[in-house]
Amino acid sequence: MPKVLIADKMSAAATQVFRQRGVDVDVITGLSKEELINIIPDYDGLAVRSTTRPDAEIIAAAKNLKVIGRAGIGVDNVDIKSATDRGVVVMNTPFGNAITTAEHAIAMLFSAARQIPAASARTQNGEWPKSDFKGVELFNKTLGIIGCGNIGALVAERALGLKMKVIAFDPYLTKERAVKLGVEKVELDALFQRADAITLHTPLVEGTKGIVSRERLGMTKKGVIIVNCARGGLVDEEALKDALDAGHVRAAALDVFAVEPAKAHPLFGTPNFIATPHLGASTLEAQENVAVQVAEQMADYLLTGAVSNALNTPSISAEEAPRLKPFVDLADKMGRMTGQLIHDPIKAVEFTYKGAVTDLNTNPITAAALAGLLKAAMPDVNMVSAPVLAKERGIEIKESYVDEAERAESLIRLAVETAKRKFVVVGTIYRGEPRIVRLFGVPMDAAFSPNMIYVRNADKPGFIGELGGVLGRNKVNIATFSLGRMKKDEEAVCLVSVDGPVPANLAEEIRAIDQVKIVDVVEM
Ligand SMILES: NC(=O)C1=CN([C@@H]2O[C@H](COP(=O)(O)OP(=O)(O)OC[C@H]3O[C@@H](n4cnc5c(N)ncnc54)[C@H](O)[C@@H]3O)[C@@H](O)[C@H]2O)C=CC1
Ligand SMILES: O=C(O)C(=O)COP(=O)(O)O
Repeated sequence: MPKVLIADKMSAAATQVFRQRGVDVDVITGLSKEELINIIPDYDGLAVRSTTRPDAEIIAAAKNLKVIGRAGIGVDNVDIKSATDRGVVVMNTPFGNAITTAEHAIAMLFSAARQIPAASARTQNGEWPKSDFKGVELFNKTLGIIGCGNIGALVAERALGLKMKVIAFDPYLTKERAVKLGVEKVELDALFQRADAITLHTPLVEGTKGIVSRERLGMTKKGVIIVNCARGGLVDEEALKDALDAGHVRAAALDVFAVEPAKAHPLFGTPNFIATPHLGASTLEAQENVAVQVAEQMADYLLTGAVSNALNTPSISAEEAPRLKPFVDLADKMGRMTGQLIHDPIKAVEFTYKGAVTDLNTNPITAAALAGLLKAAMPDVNMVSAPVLAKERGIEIKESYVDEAERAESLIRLAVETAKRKFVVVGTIYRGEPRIVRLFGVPMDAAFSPNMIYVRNADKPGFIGELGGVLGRNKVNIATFSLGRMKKDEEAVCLVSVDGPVPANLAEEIRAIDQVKIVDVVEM
């Protein structure tokens, strides 16, 4: 039974879903990094929010880890590169807390416009400070949205409902989508110049780091309101403090900080400054949504191989997963066999899919074959890491599709090119079993078995007898024997499955047979 660790506070619904689905689950929150490193080898899955930060060291220690699930949107706390390199799927729940976060941004906007937290605190302090608080209306004001994705669009909808004018900067926002949302797409500087209030809804990436900079704050209208419910590093906090102190920025409301938890901060205590402790996603509804969703996605992956909302591997639906499985197994075996036959760096890999398999999503099949292929050199590679590792090694990957099958329902042709030669294997599924139907152009019908010997020999009489003699003397029993040749009197290809591991010296003895050119031992 797969085992998952929930390492951050999460709705109990996650635990329930895991257990109902047959996944063992431990909930241990508040672990130090060292404590997590000590226990993580026991787990197949790790479920987190934003507190736990699975970095390269934690992921390296996680020998059995297959999936990290983020019950929420932002995955900046997860080292996705390390996870990918180690074949760990990283998934998030991209919609479950979006409405809640948009509502928090609107709440922060009103709080800033009317100074509700300070007014509340002083009223409860017995001051009745009625004349100290004069707010501004949001009606007819211009809201500048930086990042108009899921949450930005939800904020836009709500702001339009408040009869605000909405302008948005987002390099990936199309004109059509802007029209549909009812927002005006503008350039970044124009947004800073025109907005009465600015709200941020981008991830923290190179292009957005410090996007609310000192220089851009200088472009804003006097009296602007700044709201950040996205990520801390988007705002230059020092410049914001100066602009608040100078009275240029009317009010600022931050839910997120460059360093969290922010327990002491130069902005704390600044007049017209509002802070919440990263509460954007913290509602009953959102937490239930993301907990259920992350547990379902992780359980699906661990139990069936279905992948949804992964950031580092293609999606596989629950319906597709069982249909893909035999082809993924076939591709893995074809890749692993070929990987043991080539002894030079791979330059290019070409996949041709024929027949019924072309109706399926072939990305996972390609990824499985690549993983198999790279396994001889990189034992830890898997379907998640293989495409990235292949790309990093400059391996060119091509895929093509032919609608009709040649001689079986579905065929997969894998052609691997090295500096010296091209290796071609064609496989199929026959009665649910993976089979090799062609090897280096030679037709055959061979099953994959745990121990195989591959021989390339001159097509001359006497070879089979000699080979049988060598195997017999070494007490190696032949299970199946497949032999074929390209042309009479030229080269032949022979694939022998044997019972049990091949003795160390056997390849040498076979190589000594007159007709033999190449011998490789293949283990599956
Ligand atoms: N405070 C909280 O508790 C929560 C914070 N968040 C954060 O909110 C942010 C947005 O989330 P979603 O809307 O779901 O993400 P999303 O991916 O749907 O939208 C992000 C948008 O930012 C845009 N973008 C990327 N680079 C940009 C740039 N250089 N300038 C302007 N726009 C750029 C993208 O095109 C995209 O449309 C994320 O960082 C997420 O972590 C999400 C949920 C809760
Ligand atoms: O979903 C997100 O991106 C969030 O920032 C929410 O963070 P949290 O799960 O509340 O720690």
